[in-house]
Amino acid sequence: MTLYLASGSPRRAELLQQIAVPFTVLKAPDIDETPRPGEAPQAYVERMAREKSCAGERLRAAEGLPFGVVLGADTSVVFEDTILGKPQSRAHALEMLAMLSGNQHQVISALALTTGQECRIACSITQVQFRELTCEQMARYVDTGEGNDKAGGYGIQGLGAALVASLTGSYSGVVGLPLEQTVLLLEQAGLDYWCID
Ligand SMILES: Cc1cn([C@H]2C[C@H](O)[C@@H](COP(=O)(O)OP(=O)(O)OP(=O)(O)O)O2)c(=O)[nH]c1=O
Repeated sequence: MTLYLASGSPRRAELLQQIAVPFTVLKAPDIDETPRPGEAPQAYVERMAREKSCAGERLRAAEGLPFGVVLGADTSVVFEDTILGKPQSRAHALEMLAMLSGNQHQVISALALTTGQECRIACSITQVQFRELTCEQMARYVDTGEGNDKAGGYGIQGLGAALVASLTGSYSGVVGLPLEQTVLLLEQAGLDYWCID
């Protein structure tokens, strides 16, 4: 059965490649990513993953591609119950780093796998402790542009690693696709390619 990745994120494609699962990338799903009033962060991230997966399934059908399973994912940085998405401007990026500096936050990543009528969801929550950063360090990091397309305005897989003091949870989850849960969901769907030699 074909696995489709409904994502425009190059990180998600690289992480799937890491576990040697063959897949086809669908165009990035175009969905409204506005949180609902009062929506809890985990519920929001899971809803986003489900909507991306469902949008991917509709796209697959519309393009006449063979039936398969469609994987969608979403990642948000959460600080004190506030969802931090991607920075909208330089000032916003600096504001987010100032919130994260010296503090602990959560990175929530959800996965949704749509098979026909069924949609399975999995979620990973990682605690990330940031170092205490000076204003100059934050400005220098923001000016690299690395965090522009990333939740919370940083990328742990790049120079952003220098901002992090410690992490408890899933490194791949922080990067955008928790491989621990991905493997389980794929196995449940009968896609356990990784163990075939
Ligand atoms: C915290 C963090 C996030 N990110 C990325 C993962 C996600 O790609 C992005 C969060 O935005 P998302 O909306 O989850 O994903 P996306 O818009 O990049 O891709 P798509 O919706 O098409 O699947 O932030 C990192 O790459 N490194 C990090 O350390």
